[in-house]
Amino acid sequence: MDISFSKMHGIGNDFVIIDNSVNRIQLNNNRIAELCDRRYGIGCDQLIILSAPKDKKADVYVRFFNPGGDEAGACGNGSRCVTAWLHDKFQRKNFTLQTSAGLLPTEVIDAFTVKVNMGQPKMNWRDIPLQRDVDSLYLPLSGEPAAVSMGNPHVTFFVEDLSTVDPVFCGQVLEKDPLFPEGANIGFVQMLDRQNMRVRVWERGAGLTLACGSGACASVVNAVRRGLADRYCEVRMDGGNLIVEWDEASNDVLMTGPVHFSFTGQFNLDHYPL
Ligand SMILES: N[C@@H](CCC[C@H](N)C(=O)O)C(=O)O
Repeated sequence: MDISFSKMHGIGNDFVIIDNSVNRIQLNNNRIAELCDRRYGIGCDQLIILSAPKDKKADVYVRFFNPGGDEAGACGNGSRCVTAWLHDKFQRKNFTLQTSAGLLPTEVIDAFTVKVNMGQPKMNWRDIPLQRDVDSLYLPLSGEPAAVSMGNPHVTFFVEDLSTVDPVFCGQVLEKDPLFPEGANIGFVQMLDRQNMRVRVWERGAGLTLACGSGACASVVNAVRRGLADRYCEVRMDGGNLIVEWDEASNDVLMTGPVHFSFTGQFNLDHYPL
């Protein structure tokens, strides 16, 4: 059976998007891993599966899978790409995505720019989740990082000079620290001034990516909580820049940035056995 897919990216964070209301593909960890593999499959940081929403207020139900097969509650860049995909199909500007982290309103600003409302950050240890009741603003780990959930768990290290940090070396160990029962995305942030920061993220289940949207949001939230940043920031990552605003009135985190269609294609499901 041939399955259609779209390949997209948001500042280098890349995705394979499959419309499962049409395809009805069954998934398990092996199949996800092979589809995401850059040599054996199509290749991407996350596989995104779209299907009919269960909530009437939503336009689509969106599930995000890391290359290892684990499902992630949130994916900021993926949500922006799905919005551009919907815009291409329905020629509308506003959508509501149903994700396991809740309903996310999104808006197409122009053909290459999408804004997503990532919802309210969660700082309580049970919500992130952390393994025990500790102060999420200063975790009891070397470097005292901060933690927050943007629908998925994020840990933020504030460093003086990002060029002295090896995110691969540190990230792969910290992702699995016992303090994070569901693992964590590990971000490293260098503040440039109160409205600009450099960020690199080791993504849980995916490794070092060129950009991480939820990681950008977590970086701004944690920087504001620490008194290091204003609520409106430009976040500079290896693949490009995002604008993140933590709205004071609603407590919602809004993220705006570029999206790109790379190509569409088909793969034969028989070559990817369950
Ligand atoms: N690339 C994403 C985050 C994807 C999920 C993450 N690896 C996790 O496991 O939580 C983004 O843009 O937010």
